[in-house]
Amino acid sequence: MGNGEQAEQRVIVALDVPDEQSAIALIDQLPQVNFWKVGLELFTSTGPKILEELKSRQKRIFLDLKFDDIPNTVAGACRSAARYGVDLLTIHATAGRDALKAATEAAQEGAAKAGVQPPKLIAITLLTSISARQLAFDLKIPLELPEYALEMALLAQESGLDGVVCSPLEVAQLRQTCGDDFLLVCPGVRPTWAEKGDQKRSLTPAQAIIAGADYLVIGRPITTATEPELAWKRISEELTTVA
Ligand SMILES: O=c1ccn([C@@H]2O[C@H](COP(=O)(O)O)[C@@H](O)[C@H]2O)c(=O)[nH]1
Repeated sequence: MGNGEQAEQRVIVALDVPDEQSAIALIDQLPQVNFWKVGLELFTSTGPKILEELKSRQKRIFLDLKFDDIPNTVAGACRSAARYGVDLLTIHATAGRDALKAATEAAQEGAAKAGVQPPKLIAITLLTSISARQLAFDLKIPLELPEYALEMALLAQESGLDGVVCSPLEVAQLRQTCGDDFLLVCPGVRPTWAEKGDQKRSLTPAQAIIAGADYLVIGRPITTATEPELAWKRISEELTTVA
């Protein structure tokens, strides 16, 4: 999916805004952006209406609702979400093997019933806002962070998922172990000129692509910039160096 594409086509912009009006203003301000991510904030506010808006503009959609529940519940959620005909859909790997398998089957069923292409189902390995220290001391996970991320990715792969969301710092290792056909989608991407904010494990756009990411998810460096078009242009230019 990702590797043959021009580098700037591999940037997914996170539409983390509170309402439909702000979302449409950004989409229209950045016509070059082809792939948008709708997450918890916007989807909770607008529901599926924002997906229709994006589709009417022929945009690709990453529906990032990060499902995490018992198998029956995540399966139901994936079945429903797949009917929207989105390109990517997320579930937490921590939901466990049974939930991941049930979600995979349900997404296929939901899409088939609606007559749309099934989404690529990808699992969150470990949120990019979590540091190694937090993993050990707050979450009490007795593994080194790269090993934990790898275990979550392998669980997702064994359960039939199409790929994972991971930090750019783990991409090279996951690419080597999980192979070229496994989608690696990276948030936590920060150009040198942008603030890190709550992201703890980040690399620059060029570094993340070189490390092996299929897609980069970038939100605030673009969407909260004084001039979002200029921020997009700077990122696109950075990526031409690795295209
Ligand atoms: O591990 C994860 C999983 C998802 N995200 C999402 O990506 C964007 C990043 O936005 P920025 O403004 O560039 O930080 C955001 O929508 C998160 O929900 C993530 O950051 N890390």
